[in-house]
Amino acid sequence: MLTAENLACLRGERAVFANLSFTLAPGEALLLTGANGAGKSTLLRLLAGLLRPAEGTLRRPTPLRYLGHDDALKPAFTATENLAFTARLIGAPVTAIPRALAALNLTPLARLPARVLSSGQKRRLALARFALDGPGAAPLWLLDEPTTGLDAASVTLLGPLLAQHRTAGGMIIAATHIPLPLDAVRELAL
Ligand SMILES: Nc1ncnc2c1ncn2[C@@H]1O[C@H](COP(=O)(O)OP(=O)(O)OP(=O)(O)O)[C@@H](O)[C@H]1O
Repeated sequence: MLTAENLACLRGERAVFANLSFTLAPGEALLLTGANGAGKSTLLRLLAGLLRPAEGTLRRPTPLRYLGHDDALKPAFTATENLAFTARLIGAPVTAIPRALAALNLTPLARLPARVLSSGQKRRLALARFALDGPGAAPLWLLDEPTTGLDAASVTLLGPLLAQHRTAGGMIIAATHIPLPLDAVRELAL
């Protein structure tokens, strides 16, 4: 269970949001929506533990996985090596790498250095990290505009990955400007 009570966050001394409360139960998904600058990325960073709330309390499950705007890939590493790096960090087996590549339709690109991938391919590689440990292994996924740069077919590919995570009891909080392939999703308008 994730519980946020009366959260407030300041950035540069300005209140981005205040009195923000919500809960999320296992298997649930929450979309953060709102205009540019509304505070979606700020809330995700706060939930990820990268920012501290100025007020309020937050209880969230761990471990969690966070994808920001930046793909955070190592440009000289191949797609496989990038996933191997993450697998070591999170304790996933190397045998999960081919499955993660396949989940985002990256198998033909496995040996290319990340620097030569297109922006949509880089985003898919960043998302492939979420397929490294089994669905639900990290209970909370925080996704900041996960579909940026993705073509329609790639957005569709995300559907099963997100659904399997929720079926296994995982939770998803995603900031987005476009509809995501998620069923029965709640919305938090900022
Ligand atoms: N480091 C910072 N210092 C000062 N203000 C900041 C800082 N980072 C963000 N802000 C401000 O906080 C507000 C919320 O920004 P945030 O990135 O969370 O918005 P967002 O809803 O994710 O927007 P977008 O849809 O454009 O991605 C904005 O007004 C932004 O200018």
